[in-house]
Amino acid sequence: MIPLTGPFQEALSIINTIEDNGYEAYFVGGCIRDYLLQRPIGDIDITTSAKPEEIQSIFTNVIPVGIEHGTVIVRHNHINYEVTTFRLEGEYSDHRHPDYVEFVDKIDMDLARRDFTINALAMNKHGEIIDLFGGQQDLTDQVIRTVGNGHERFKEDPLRILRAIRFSSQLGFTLADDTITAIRDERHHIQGLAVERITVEITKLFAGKHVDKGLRYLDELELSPYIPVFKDFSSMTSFIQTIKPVFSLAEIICLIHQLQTNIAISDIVKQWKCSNRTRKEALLLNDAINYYKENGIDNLLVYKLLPNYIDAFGRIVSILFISSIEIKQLYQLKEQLPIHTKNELKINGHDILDMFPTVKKGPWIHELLMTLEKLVVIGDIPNEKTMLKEWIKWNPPVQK
Ligand SMILES: Nc1ccn([C@@H]2O[C@H](COP(=O)(O)OP(=O)(O)OP(=O)(O)O)[C@@H](O)[C@H]2O)c(=O)n1
Repeated sequence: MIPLTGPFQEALSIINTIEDNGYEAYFVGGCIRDYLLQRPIGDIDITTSAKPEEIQSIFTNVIPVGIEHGTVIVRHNHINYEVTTFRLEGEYSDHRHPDYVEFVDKIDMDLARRDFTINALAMNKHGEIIDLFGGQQDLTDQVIRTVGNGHERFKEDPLRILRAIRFSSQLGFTLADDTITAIRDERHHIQGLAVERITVEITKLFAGKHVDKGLRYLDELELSPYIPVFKDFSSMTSFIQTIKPVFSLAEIICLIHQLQTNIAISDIVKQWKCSNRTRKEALLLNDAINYYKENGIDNLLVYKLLPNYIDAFGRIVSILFISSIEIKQLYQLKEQLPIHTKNELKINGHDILDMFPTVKKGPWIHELLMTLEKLVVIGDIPNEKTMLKEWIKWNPPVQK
């Protein structure tokens, strides 16, 4: 029994309310796993004997996100709780942990339908853990093992194959032998998955602390042929040897392109159905890497690198060029720049127009400002109005 604290304490009133209405309710899944591992807890999921409509009638603030899958979101104190009706369909009797004689409750059946023992954990309102499949032991042993028959679990949802790899990357855990066999046998089903679901797992895989371990499994279990982009990526082995943790999806996209230039960034983005934001980030990083290849580190490079891209840039450089650059030095250089944005330039379009009252407005003003911006950044002209005007006088715009 563990004392309910923090987010579980917050969520307790949801469990109480469901129980007061005559249903069973438990905390379940990843939140218990992370709690026992003393990792930060993500979303709190609740499993219950109540049907979605019944939850809708009990609570006022309910979002019907996936009624067909038995899931609704209950909003309480500005926090979302995913409340799912017990998964009861299908056979389950061969999944029992040897220590358990009988399935007594429906929660047992629900747990039997879950992916891995470390996720098939529930907790009641008293903080008592329900662990029918040795999940706590597997947490201690750092093992990822399917609940019962792996072939069945992976056929039910082949995404679980990628989830296994992703958990190994996040937690550094080892895959159980049976689970490995089942992955080898069922891996072709990955092809049928919606790309968006695959991309979510890939993103989490690369952000894992033990990404090298996850990728080694991906390689050893020969999963790449079933994953968009990876199936065309021949540098996977060298990629794995050099990869470091905390890679964002945009970094990975940039890195894959840099390692194998015949895979275009736009192609990766399309195949993985990435967001516009990820595409923009990947292109920006790629521009910075290309600039670095030509010019090394200079003021213009750090000026163009937005502060939140500096670390990412450093990680990519250290992989592509072996020699690692001092991230601290990049930050210092950035701080010492004469200007940090265009707006800090001590001259603007109006000032320029005033200098040339007879010249027609046009794109030349923007071009001139860009030239001045660059000259100030590299330190060729001080950022002072008189000096900037002086420069313009000597280099007047050419009238077309
Ligand atoms: N394909 C899946 C997805 C999820 N689950 C179960 O549903 C729970 C919640 O799933 P999800 O929120 O996707 O994952 P978490 O395990 O909570 O991990 P994280 O939030 O870190 O993604 C899992 O713990 C697992 O018990 C499952 O059995 N099969």
